[in-house]
Amino acid sequence: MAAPFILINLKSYAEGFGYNAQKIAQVAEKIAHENDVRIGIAPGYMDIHPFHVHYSLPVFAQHVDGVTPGAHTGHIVADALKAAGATGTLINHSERRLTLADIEAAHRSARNAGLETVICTNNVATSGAATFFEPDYIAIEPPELIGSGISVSKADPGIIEKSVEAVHSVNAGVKVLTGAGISTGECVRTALDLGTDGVLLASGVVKAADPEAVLRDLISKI
Ligand SMILES: O=C[C@H](O)COP(=O)(O)O
Repeated sequence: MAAPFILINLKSYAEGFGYNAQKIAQVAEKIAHENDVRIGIAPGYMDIHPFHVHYSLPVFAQHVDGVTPGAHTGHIVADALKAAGATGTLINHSERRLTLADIEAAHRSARNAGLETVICTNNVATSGAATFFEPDYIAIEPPELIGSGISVSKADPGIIEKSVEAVHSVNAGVKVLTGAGISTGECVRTALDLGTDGVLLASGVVKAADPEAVLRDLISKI
């Protein structure tokens, strides 16, 4: 099995900007190099290029629009993300929801630009449906648990198991991430035991007083 993937979304938290964001990227890079784990980071758009230049981590955008380069204003274009150094993108995060048609277009743009794709979903049905687009990952995140500090691994393991089933019944090659309230090594262990390939998390790391300690704990039971 490939190394588990820990994807840290910095969202728009104040703690995820500037110097703090760099500290998180630095410790993430160090921990990924020392261990058999893949750690990626999804900073604000303005940090994509600097992170690409300074760190050897996979750098994800938090969103991409389903447009091709041309006369669009204020859009996030997949080719521009790629040119800035992004290696992948989230699509349809709960805090940046899209219609089904928009998900398809965003996914197609990201793929055409050569970006790795993580489509976020809110329940079992959408997990199965989004798998038809053949993303690299589906990230299942019950919205009510996002940012709650209550781990989906503990609060709703059923949704993880059923999502893995739904995704793999459509395409066994699509990997699954567990998201919402993940903050400890135990949450990660449970997510892996339930058949997923890693976790998508934010507040547990970004808002922590000591992000390095949290990251070390997160990977401690892999
Ligand atoms: O993108 C990350 C997810 O929305 C999870 O956020 P959280 O770890 O703060 O619950």
